[in-house]
This record gives sequence, C-alpha cells and structure tokens, in this order.
Amino acid sequence: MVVARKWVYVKPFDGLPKDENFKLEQETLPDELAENEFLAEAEFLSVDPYMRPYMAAYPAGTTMIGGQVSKVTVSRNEQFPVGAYVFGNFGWRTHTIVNPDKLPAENRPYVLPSFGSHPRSLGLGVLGMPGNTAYFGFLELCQPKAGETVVVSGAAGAVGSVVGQIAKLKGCTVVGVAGSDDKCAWLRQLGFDATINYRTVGEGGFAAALKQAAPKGVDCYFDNVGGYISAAVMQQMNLFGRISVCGTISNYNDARVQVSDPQREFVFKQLRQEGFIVTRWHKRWMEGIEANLRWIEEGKLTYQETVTEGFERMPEAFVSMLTGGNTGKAVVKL
Ligand SMILES: NC(=O)C1=CN([C@@H]2O[C@H](COP(=O)(O)OP(=O)(O)OC[C@H]3O[C@@H](n4cnc5c(N)ncnc54)[C@H](OP(=O)(O)O)[C@@H]3O)[C@@H](O)[C@H]2O)C=CC1
Ligand SMILES: C/C=C/C(C)=O
Repeated sequence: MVVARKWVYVKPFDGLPKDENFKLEQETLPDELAENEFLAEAEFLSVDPYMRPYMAAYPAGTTMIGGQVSKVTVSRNEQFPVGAYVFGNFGWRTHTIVNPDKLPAENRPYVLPSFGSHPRSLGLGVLGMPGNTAYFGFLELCQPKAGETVVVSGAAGAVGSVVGQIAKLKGCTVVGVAGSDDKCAWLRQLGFDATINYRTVGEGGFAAALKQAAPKGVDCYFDNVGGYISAAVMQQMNLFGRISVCGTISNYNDARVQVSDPQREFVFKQLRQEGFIVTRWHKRWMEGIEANLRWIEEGKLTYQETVTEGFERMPEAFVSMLTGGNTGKAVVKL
C-alpha cells in the first residue's frame, strides 16, 4: 500500500501566499495499476512563479500544480520502465499514478535524457521548462544579432540567467536587472556586461541606471517582470527593437501598477513585442534541452540552484522564490 502526501490549495491566494492557503494531506493509492499506468515517486519538485497566477483558475481543494522529477517504481507501461527517471507535471505530491496516454501532448511526462555528471534536478531548470523558455522565448522572439544590446529583467533567476548567457553566446552586450548585489555579482561572473540592482536604484533611479548600463540603447528586451522596470526599458528601446514578454512577476501578488502609455515608442521606433507560453514549442522540446546541455558540457552555460530540503517545506520554498530568495532555479529535494 502506497500513501502519497500532497499539498492541497485550500484557500484562494490574496497577495503573497500564506500558510493558510495550503494543507498537507495524505492519499492512499490503489494497490493495482491499470494497463499503461506507472507509479512515480518524486525526487525533486519545482516551485515556479506561474503557480501563483495559474492557481486562480482552480477551485479550493485542488492539489497544487507543478512539475517534478520522479522515479518510476512500478510500471505497466513499457515506455516508462521501472527505474527510469521522468519529468512530469504531477503536482505537489510525493507519489502519483500516471497514465500518459490520457494527458494532452504538451503535458505528457517524458523520460529524462542522460545529463552526464549533472544532477537530475536540472530537469526542472536549465534542462527543462525554464531552460527551454530561455532558449525558445529569447532566440525565436528576439532574433538577437551580434553587437546588439540585450536587457534581461529577472536576470538572476531560472529563466533570466540562461537568457543572458545565451545572449552572450550570440555576441550581444548584455545588461541584467536583479534584486540584490550578490545576484548582480553572480551575473557579472557569468559574463553579463552590466547589471542593475533595481532594489538599490529604486523606481526613480532606474531610467538613469539603465542609460548608464546601456548607453547605445536597447535592441532586445527579455521581460520577466513587467511593471515600472519594463516601462523604463520601453523608453530606451532602439529603432526596430524586439521585446519578448515572458512573465510579469512584479504583479503576480499585487494589483498591476500604473505605467505610462508605451504605444508612442512602438510607433516611432517600429518596435515588435510578443508574449508567449513555452509549450508553444512542445514539438521541439528536446531540441532546447539538447542545445542547453551541449553548452553546459562545453563550459559555455553555467547554472545555479537554490535547493530546499523536505516536502513539508514546499510552501516556504514557493514564497521564498516569489520574494527573491532564490538565485538560479528554486527546487525542493525530497
Ligand atoms: N511565458 C512562459 O512560458 C514562462 C514564463 N515564465 C516567467 O518567467 C519569469 C521568471 O521565472 P523563473 O525564472 O522561473 O523565476 P525566477 O527564478 O526568476 O524567480 C522569481 C524571481 O522573480 C524576482 N522578482 C520577484 N518579485 C519581483 C518584482 N516585484 N520585480 C522584479 N523581480 C521580482 C525575484 O528575483 P529578484 O531578487 O531579482 O527580485 C525572484 O527570485 C516569471 O515571470 C515567470 O512567470 C517562466 C517560465 C515559462
Ligand atoms: C509555463 C509558465 C508560464 C508563466 C507565465 O510563468
């Protein structure tokens, strides 16, 4: 008999998530698997920003959504043999019975490719959804060219840190915006040409700091945060600039801030802005993972993880990530 533990969303979020929004529960799983099913035992779980806005679409009583790296411990599906490690969007739970055939194509679990000497947890970060968000969301939408200036907000996180490094690989000058001096120092170690600690310069000083960091203006903006940071970057875009809108974490917990109307910039500088959800590229998923793994193996792409130990600490790790407690990818190890 397998008893799964799971974190249930028991009360709608209001502002920053709090303990009262979550309840740790148990669920006894069936003893027998049906044909095509397998049992997955979680090893690493992901905490991601999207969980905050996406949960608004789910009723109280739903298990928290999310990806995990897990081990197949029992199987009646030859594509997922016992002992294989898989990525799946199984939610915040320790054990899950899965029938992949019943899931939509863009949400199917997959067996992790070999990461060589690198940890399997990278399947939640640079070699998983956030890494692919950087790879496709930046290269496809920004179409960067050597010599251009790229600004990345949320630059020291899972997605942003990879975007900035790919931009350097493409020969760009890269400016990273992040929320602490330590994060900025790490970005410069990664090769970022300039950094801005947005918390130190504040909203009033941001435009001047950006002008100093990007004196030739901005050709590509990879936007992870929205709000006043993005409004200021829009004002300093160059002719024919491209903006990839990846996320707006600055307003996931709060009301949207008022920013000045950016439309004028779009007309006179002939800018192009496009939002995306990374599953748009689900048919090319392994291309992104293989490219990022190759760059890691070649020493051209570096990663960092912030690991919280213990399933019972999932809500704590989630809130910490939303408030800047992570550098690189935030994961929870069971
Ligand atoms: N479109 C898509 O398909 C996808 C979009 N995303 C989006 O990408 C963004 C980054 O995700 P991910 O890399 O996983 O997360 P991160 O690893 O970057 O973690 C979140 C970070 O956001 C920063 N942050 C929090 N509040 C603010 C704020 N008010 N202003 C500026 N920065 C803030 C914090 O860093 P700091 O200390 O710098 O403040 C925090 O560490 C999110 O907006 C997310 O929704 C992610 C995956 C897929
Ligand atoms: C898949 C993730 C989406 C966002 C907006 O974070």
